[in-house]
Amino acid sequence: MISVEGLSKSFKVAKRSTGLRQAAKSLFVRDYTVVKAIDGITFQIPSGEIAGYIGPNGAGKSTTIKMLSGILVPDAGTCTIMGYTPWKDRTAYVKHIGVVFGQRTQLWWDVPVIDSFELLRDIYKVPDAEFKRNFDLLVETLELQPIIHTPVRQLSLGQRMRCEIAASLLHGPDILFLDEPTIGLDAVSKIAVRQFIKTINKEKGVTVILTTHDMNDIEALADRILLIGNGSLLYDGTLQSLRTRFGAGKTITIDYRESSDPLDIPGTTLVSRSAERAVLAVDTEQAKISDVIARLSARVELLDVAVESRPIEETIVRLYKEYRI
Ligand SMILES: Nc1ncnc2c1ncn2[C@@H]1O[C@H](COP(=O)(O)OP(=O)(O)OP(=O)(O)O)[C@@H](O)[C@H]1O
Repeated sequence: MISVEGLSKSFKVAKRSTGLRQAAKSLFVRDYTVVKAIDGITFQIPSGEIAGYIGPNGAGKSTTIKMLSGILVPDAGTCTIMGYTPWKDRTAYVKHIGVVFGQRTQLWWDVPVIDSFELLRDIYKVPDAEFKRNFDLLVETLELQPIIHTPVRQLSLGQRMRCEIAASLLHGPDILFLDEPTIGLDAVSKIAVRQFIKTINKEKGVTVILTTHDMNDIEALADRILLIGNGSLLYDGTLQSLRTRFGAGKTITIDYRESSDPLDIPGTTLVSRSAERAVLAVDTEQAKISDVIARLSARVELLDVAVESRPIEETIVRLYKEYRI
């Protein structure tokens, strides 16, 4: 459905001169540096997938999303999405896509949310019956009723993001580009937005390309991860295979009756320890969780045990380190 081949984009940035003399000179002779934002990336995304597009700050994620949504024209390479070249067939293409840039709004600032939605209906020429169906569903599932008549500038960030997501879906697109959709949201709103993305993907088959720095978004949503660094695609695979590659691991937290007996169990590393609580990192390729717990209970009187997967952040940090990005 989405096929990207050798996509590249550079920006020419004017060098800033310091000092009055240099500034005056730069009015006549401009000096430029070239920033290679994207340097020949290739990937395919099948219909119905949720792909997490991740990478550190300045890696080129937003630039890619802008090219894929037809806002920016690349310097080289091809991109075919549902048979369209985004930046060439924009008028026909935009009917099939929804875009949310967490940092920007697509809503009109001073007018009530509902007026923005109606304007979008007219821009996208959405038939009345289809608009009503989508509108009712979005208002209900994103709980927009209490804020639908409020001007956008009076909304909180979380309220505005829910409206942004609704706005991007009013015309019933097949593909949704989400650039940091949960940025700045509180925990409840984050979970609501994630749940909603999951639902439209499962129930409506909407393909989702998601960029985010929140690894919980990735863990909750992405079938697949595309890692970008210094403009190149560095990793393309599932979160599971990434975890396996960097060592499967769990963390055990135990509470016990006060003790100072040693807790050196083979296959584990002691992360922290106090008189009544210890945290151990377990390499699950070397030790079985049940064995570790059995050995621990032989050393101390266990009061509580919690076993968790290692945080996804840890895996991603290792990945960034491996690629030196
Ligand atoms: N309009 C522009 N003019 C000049 N340089 C740009 C422009 N847009 C992006 N860049 C540069 O291109 C590179 C990639 O930027 P981009 O915004 O795509 O990164 P990103 O991965 O989305 O970063 P972040 O996670 O910080 O949002 C950066 O070095 C950035 O400074």
